[in-house]
Amino acid sequence: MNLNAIEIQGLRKSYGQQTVLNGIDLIVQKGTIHALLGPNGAGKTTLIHILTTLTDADAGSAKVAGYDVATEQSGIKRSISLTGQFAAVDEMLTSRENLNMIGRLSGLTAAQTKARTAELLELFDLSAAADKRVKTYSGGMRRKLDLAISLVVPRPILFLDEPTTGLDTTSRRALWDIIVNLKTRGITVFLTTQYLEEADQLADRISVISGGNVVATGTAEQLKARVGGEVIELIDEEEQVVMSIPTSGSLHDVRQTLNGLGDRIAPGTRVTIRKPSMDDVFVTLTTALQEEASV
Ligand SMILES: Nc1ncnc2c1ncn2[C@@H]1O[C@H](COP(=O)(O)OP(=O)(O)OP(=O)(O)O)[C@@H](O)[C@H]1O
Repeated sequence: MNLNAIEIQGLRKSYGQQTVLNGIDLIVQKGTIHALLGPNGAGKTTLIHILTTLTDADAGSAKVAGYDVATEQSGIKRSISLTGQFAAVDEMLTSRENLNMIGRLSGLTAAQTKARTAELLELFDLSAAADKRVKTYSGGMRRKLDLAISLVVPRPILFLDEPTTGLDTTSRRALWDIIVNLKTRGITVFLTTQYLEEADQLADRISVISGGNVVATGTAEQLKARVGGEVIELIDEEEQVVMSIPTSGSLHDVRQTLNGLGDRIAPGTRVTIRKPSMDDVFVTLTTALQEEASV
């Protein structure tokens, strides 16, 4: 039995002279939440488009739910749901009407559609607003509806392209709860995000994409361990972090690091030592890459 929901090998894609994906290798296990973390323009959407058969790759191979993206597209379409960065709902309809329409278009009977719509409205906490036109909804409510629409007919693999971009903290956390809930129902979730905290909170495994390559994959803890055991932080009198330096955390290393700074430390600076964050991971990995590129 294949335990992988997604298998990618040497995937490449260019637009004209611009290489966007430069040989991506990646495996996503069934029943997990996998985050693809990268800055603007890193190629996250391009990769999602290839995996969901919206765009062809130039080279390499990828399988989704065991189906080849190049030759078995109908198998993939039957196995996935996709929610994009921009909510694709009919604003003139209510959320109940939107969900009903998708249910009927997907081949559910009227009774099945009614039951599924009620279940999704409940799950997404949209029941109270179910009969209001979507154009009166907040961004967070629209995003929830967009996600609900992609789940009318549940499929084993859900692709979410930056699901919480532009949402406030409360809506973002509500969506995170829903995404985790989907995993408990056995759905594999592959999501892209620019938010380190989102990857940290949600994902079983995280792949960092930069410069067209996956520069690291692992659990949040494994990635943080790559930065070092601890981070020394220098904080100025205005409580601004002026420097973050990875360290093993041993007394010897901490002392050596601080001695090495010499008189670059302004009077009044405070020193704290903390565990690495995903921000540290990201900065460390992408800086290492830039340094390699400039050698
Ligand atoms: N159809 C296209 N034609 C030409 N260039 C494209 C096309 N689609 C994407 N690109 C370019 O490929 C690069 C990667 O874009 P992509 O949307 O995949 O990145 P992303 O990581 O999803 O970024 P964001 O976080 O901003 O959505 C960008 O420089 C973009 O301009």
